[in-house]
Order: sequence, then structure tokens, then C-alpha cells
Amino acid sequence: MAAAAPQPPRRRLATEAPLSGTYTSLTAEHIPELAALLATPATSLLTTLAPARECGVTPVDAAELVAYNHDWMNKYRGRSACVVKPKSTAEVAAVVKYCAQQRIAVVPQGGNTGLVGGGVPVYDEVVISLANLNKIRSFDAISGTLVADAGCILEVLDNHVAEKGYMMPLDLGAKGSCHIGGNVATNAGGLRFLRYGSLHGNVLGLEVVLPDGRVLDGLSTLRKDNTGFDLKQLFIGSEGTIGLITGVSIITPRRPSAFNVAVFGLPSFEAIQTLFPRVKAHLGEVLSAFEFFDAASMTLVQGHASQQVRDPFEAKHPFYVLIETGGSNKEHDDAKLSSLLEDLMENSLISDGVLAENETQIAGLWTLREAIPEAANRAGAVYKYDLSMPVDKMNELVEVLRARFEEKGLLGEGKMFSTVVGYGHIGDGNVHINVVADKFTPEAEAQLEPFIYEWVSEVSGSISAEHGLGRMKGEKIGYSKSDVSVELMQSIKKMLDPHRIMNPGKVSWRLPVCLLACQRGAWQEKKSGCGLITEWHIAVSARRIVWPQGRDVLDSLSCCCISPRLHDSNDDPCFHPTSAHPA
Ligand SMILES: O=C(O)CC[C@@H](O)C(=O)O
Ligand SMILES: [Zn+2]
Repeated sequence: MAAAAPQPPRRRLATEAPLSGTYTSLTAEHIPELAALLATPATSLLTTLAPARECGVTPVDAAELVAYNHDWMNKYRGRSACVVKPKSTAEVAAVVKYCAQQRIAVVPQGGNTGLVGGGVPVYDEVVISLANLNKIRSFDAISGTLVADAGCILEVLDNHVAEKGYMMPLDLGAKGSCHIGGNVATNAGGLRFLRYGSLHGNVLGLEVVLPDGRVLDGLSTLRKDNTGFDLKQLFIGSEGTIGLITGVSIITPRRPSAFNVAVFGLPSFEAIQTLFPRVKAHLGEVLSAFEFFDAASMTLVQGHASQQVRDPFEAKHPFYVLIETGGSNKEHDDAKLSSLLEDLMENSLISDGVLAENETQIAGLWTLREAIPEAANRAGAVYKYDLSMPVDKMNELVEVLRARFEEKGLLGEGKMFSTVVGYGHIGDGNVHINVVADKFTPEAEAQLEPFIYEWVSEVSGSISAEHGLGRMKGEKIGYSKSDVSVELMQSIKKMLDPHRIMNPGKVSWRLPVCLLACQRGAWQEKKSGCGLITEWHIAVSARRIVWPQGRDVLDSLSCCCISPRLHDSNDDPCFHPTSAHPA
């Protein structure tokens, strides 16, 4: 049989038809109406971010809203002047319906632990926080089915089901603050994906508020249901762009009664590849995690983690692997792990290994791996790349990047990048590359992108294994999805959210930009003026802007100035008077 012709690498889309639709900015008049929908005093809905004041929104209370306007990494910043915290699905639906009628854009926000800016506003969208929607609705201890509000914290749910001998099928470093609704909306993967699989398999049903305010009541608890399309799958990983998840029904697996953890030091990445099948064969079903991190990650954790993380090895190793077992017979599993360790040492497959002897040591070893993202964040401005690819390629890109930066004199103390670290989920073919810079700058980003995306596309990988596209990678979807896939996604978006009020500027949806008019040198908001920017990094030039409302808006402006500068999030995207600003 003739060999299959090699597939051409997937490329970024050359053209992308912008979706039509507009939204208006929130004004002081909307506030009492929103408050009435929530039975909340208007004053607690509105705050004074400086840009909001410039837009003419009445200042009331600034401090509270700041946290909702930026992400965990301080990379993405919005200027929402309004956060609502509904306490029921009906309240969420009422707010969304109102916003749809008024054409006000909204951004759903869970625990705000996302890593791609998907949960923070881009401009002045109303933030719908799910924090007050936090009740556990039911748990069936026979089937292990949990039904919970979207705002429930993952760890709270895990503790709840633990009482009945179950566990949540996903586990993340952010479990103490992330919400289950956010986990589902981003299709979070996490540390135990290897054993329990994706949320696409574990979620049994969803309750979703659609962009027009209708409620899709799909909170099924059935394992099997073949009646028509499985609509919930559409919302898993949709990042709040076609609906707002308010309730989740999920199957939970039995909680293993015995956990153990071992960490190995290895001489090379090739050794990890030899190790993985061997460990799978030796441990079988009890293997619940197989994580790796490189020497640079270990150094980062030693220097920057908030908690003390002791390196358990006497010598330094180029790579480390952490494996976790979760079984039902502690003695049996411990013996299996010890014999594995002996076997690996005898056959020189690892350089060294440590086995936890108690729960404190288990937690300590896990911290070596789990503290890496936090340590990177504390070390500086961190550019994060969350990539899927064949396992044998996972470390290559890390090395390619280091070599590239070293050659250009960009890597090291006092240089553009202080370190490049690689770690992740070997079992899932998912590498996390964190590049630490002094600060977020367009120059630093230009050293990383599109190079990384092109490289990933060449090896037929995915530019987002588990964090989503959010604000960071929306425009990059074409590196991992075909034109036809994106077209279908756009059709669905158009059908469900014709006014594009749901989480604009995220996933692959073009950003509607509030139009600012500059009249006699003062910034003023034109409330009805929203345009679609058709290119990134542009400042000014009306002919590059598509005016959904027609000529009248354009004619009413003497001049305009827009500079999204999304890559440099320390600059306010909307209020950026540049030299290109027309006189
Ligand atoms: O921060 C990152 O880049 C990765 C975060 C998370 O997915 C992890 O695996 O620890
Ligand atoms: Zn991860």
C-alpha cells in the first residue's frame, strides 16, 4: 500500500469574515435597572475606574472592582465599571436578557484563575460573577452523580463528595479558588486527566443561560441519552462565548483509599519516554498522574515559590518525573511502587528516586510540581504556552526557544528573558512552556509569537491543550483548526449570539471596539459608536474600521483614535493617546 501523502502544516487563516453586530457601553442609566433585576442597591454595582469616569459614568466605589478587571497574572486588564453577582439562575437570566435587549456586552467570570484572559473584560463589558451561585444541588451516592451551581469551588466539591467515598474527576493547582462552571467553560484538564479523562466525558449535563436570556435546562444525570444532538458538548470549552453556564451535573469516580507519590531524577528527556510505557505496564490502573518538569523549573520553584519547597535530591538532574498512584490497598501499592523504583534504578532508567512515606511527604512532592506556575508568576511577567503535541516533541520546543534566545543574547540575568521552563502532563502529551520576562512588552511577545504557534502547527499540535484561547489566542485559532471548523463555529456563534454580547474578544470572535472620539483634545465616549477593528495594532484610520451602524456615526466624529495594544496589557486598550492620534 502506498504511504499516505504528508499533510501540509496547518496555517493561520489568511482571511476571516468579521461577524456583524454591535454593543453599547454601559451608562449610569443602566445601573438602577440592573440593580432592580438583582434586588441589589445600585451603589454596589457601579465603581469608578478612571476610564469609566472619563466615559461619563458616575463614580461611586472604585476599589472593589479592580480585582474583576485583571487576571491572575496581571497580564490582561479591562475597564468594566459594573460587576453583578446574581444569586440564582433566574437572576443570571434576567441580567443577560436585559443586556441583550440593551446590547450591552457581558463577560462571565468564575474564580478568575484562567491563564489566557478569557474571564476578564476587554473594555467595559458588564462582569457577571458566578461567586454567589454556589450551592450544591444534589449528590447521589449510588451513582456518584453530583449536581452543583456553577460558582461552587472545585475543592469544596471534592471535599463534599469525599465524605461519601468519591472524588472530583479533575484536580488543578487552582482547586482552592477555581469554580466548576469555569472549569467546564474552559474544559480544564489538570493533573489527573491521564486517569479520569476529559470533562467532555465526565459532564452529564449543563444548565446554560443563552445570550438572549433563555435558560437551556440540560442538567441531566443520565449516563446514557441518545436523543438528538448532545448540546452540552458545545458549551464545554466554549469559554463563555455562546452561553453562560449556571449549573453542572458531573459523574464522580470512587475515591482511591490509598495514594502514593514518587519523584524520579532523569538524565534526559528520552529517558522519560522510555520510562512512561514501563511505568504504565508496571502499575497498571492505579497510575493516576505522570508529570514531568525540567531542571529550570526545579530552580524556579526553589527560588520563588511562596512556600518552602525542599529539593529531595542530593544532586541536580536535567529532568524530573512525578508519578502518583491511587488504589485500594496501601501496602500492595507501596510494594509495587518500591519494586518499580528498584527495577528502574537497577536498569539505569532513572538516576535517582524518592518515595513519599506519609501524607506530608506526598504533599511536599506534589508541591515541587504544582508550585511551578506560581513560582514563574512571582519571578516576573510570565508568557505561558500550553501546547499539545506528540510526546517526543515536547521538550524540543523548549530547547529550540532557549537556543534561539541565547543566540540573540536575550536569555539570562538582566536580559529580556530570565528563564524558559518546560513542564507538564506527559501522559496527555501536554507541555507547559513558561517564559519569564521582566515585563510584558510587544518586543518580548514578538520574540515568542508567531514562532511558537508556527512550530506547533508544523508538528500538527494544538496551540491550546487545556487553558483555552481566551483573549490571548483568539486570533490564532487557525494554527490548530481548519477554515471549515472556524466557519462552523462562527455560524453557531452567529445563531446563538447575533448581537455578540457574550464575552466579546475571546476565542475567535473579533473584537468590537468602543469608539472614542477626540474632540478638542478631550476624550469622550460616543455611546452608540462601536466599530470592528479589522487589524491588530492599528491606531486611527477610519477606513480600516467597519461601521455596523452606518455612516452617520462616522460622520458625527471629527476624528478618532483607537489603539487596542492588547499585547501590552499594562496600557489601557481603550485610552491610549498615541502619536498617531490625528490633530
Ligand atoms: O501555568 C501554567 O502554564 C500551567 C498551569 C497548569 O495547567 C498546570 O499544569 O500546572
Ligand atoms: Zn496543566
